[in-house]
Amino acid sequence: MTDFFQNGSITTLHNLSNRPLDEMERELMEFSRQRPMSLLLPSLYSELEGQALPAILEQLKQVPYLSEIVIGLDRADEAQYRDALRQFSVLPQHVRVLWNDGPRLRELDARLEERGLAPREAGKGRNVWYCLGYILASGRGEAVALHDCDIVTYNRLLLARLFYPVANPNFNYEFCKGYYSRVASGKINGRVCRLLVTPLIRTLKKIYGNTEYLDYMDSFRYALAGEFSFRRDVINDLRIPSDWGLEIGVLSEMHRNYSTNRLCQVDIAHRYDHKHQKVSFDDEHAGLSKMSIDISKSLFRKLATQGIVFSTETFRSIKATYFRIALDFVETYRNDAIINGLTFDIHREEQTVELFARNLMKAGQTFLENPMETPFIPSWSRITSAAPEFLQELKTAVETDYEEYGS
Ligand SMILES: O=C(O)[C@H](O)COP(=O)(O)O
Repeated sequence: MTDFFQNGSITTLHNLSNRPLDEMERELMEFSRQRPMSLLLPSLYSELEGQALPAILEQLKQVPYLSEIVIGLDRADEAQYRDALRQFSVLPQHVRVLWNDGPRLRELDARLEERGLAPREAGKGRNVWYCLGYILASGRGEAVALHDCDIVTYNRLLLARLFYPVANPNFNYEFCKGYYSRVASGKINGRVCRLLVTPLIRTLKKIYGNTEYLDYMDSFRYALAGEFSFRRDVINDLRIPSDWGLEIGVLSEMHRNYSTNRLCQVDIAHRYDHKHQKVSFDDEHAGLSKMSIDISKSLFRKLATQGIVFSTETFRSIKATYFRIALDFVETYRNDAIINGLTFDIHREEQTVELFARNLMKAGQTFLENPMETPFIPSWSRITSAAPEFLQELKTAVETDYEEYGS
């Protein structure tokens, strides 16, 4: 349980009472009559071989209020797709698996490519984008939620709390972001959120003032959470970045498309743990290092659309200001760890901050060299306007794959 403080410009829905799961699920059952619910799971085949996803499926089996579960499956050959269908068939809900590497979906992708409309990078953004298209085409869900498949602390309460704000017909929210405590195994995790996102937003506020956008971004208690929910109509005008800017990019899109009283965040878990990637000190194209570059670029691009002019000098002062602020945060986190009896590796934290500071310059340089380059995949309303038949074809391709390989 937490305090009830409201920070920033969006509503925060806290966990003030540890409400029992069965009570929440009963309510969600009621809501589902008016607002049927779709769950979207972006997944890699390799996640089915790990521990987290099979345990998530055990939990999902028991969820009574879902109209459909749409899984986007990446990096799977035919045998693996068949195996995935077999493993997901334990779910009693209406389940469809998008075989993104299969010939049917590849062919559809090639058709978009010819018209310059296809996602340019493979990855989670592309996977989520195709699943959203399928959810639009299927029309089964009115409220949609999405979560990662590497959560090792998953339970049904997390899902119920994630859906609730957009499923309750008495609430007026279009979009809801999940947040949680990323403390596990005796330490504070969430390295990119803690050491890059928050200090960078505070840096930009210090340099450019408390703009409405920066204030909004600073309101999110876990801006990088891969868990969010929204009403189906949000999908039409959403432009999804295909790189690691996905989570930040979606928040920026919500700011562009809706007023803040239609947006909220919800406490979904006391404890959250997932698969930890390496920082990747030697390779900027991998791990948290790549993530930090993509996220910084996405924030710079967004500020540029608001009239902020960048130069090498401004990026130098952003880097210097960030470095100071981030080191102050390291001390704050250290003290928070100590009072809570958690372990804390100051050297590792400061090394990570040094890397992120260098990466800010790299992100800035890339932005200056190519300011028009955006990783955004076109919105579904643009696709529908350019190719009115596409959504139906996507749905047919997914159904045909299911019939051909599912038996
Ligand atoms: O949310 C984050 O900051 C990144 O996903 C890294 O998270 P981790 O430090 O918990 O692995």
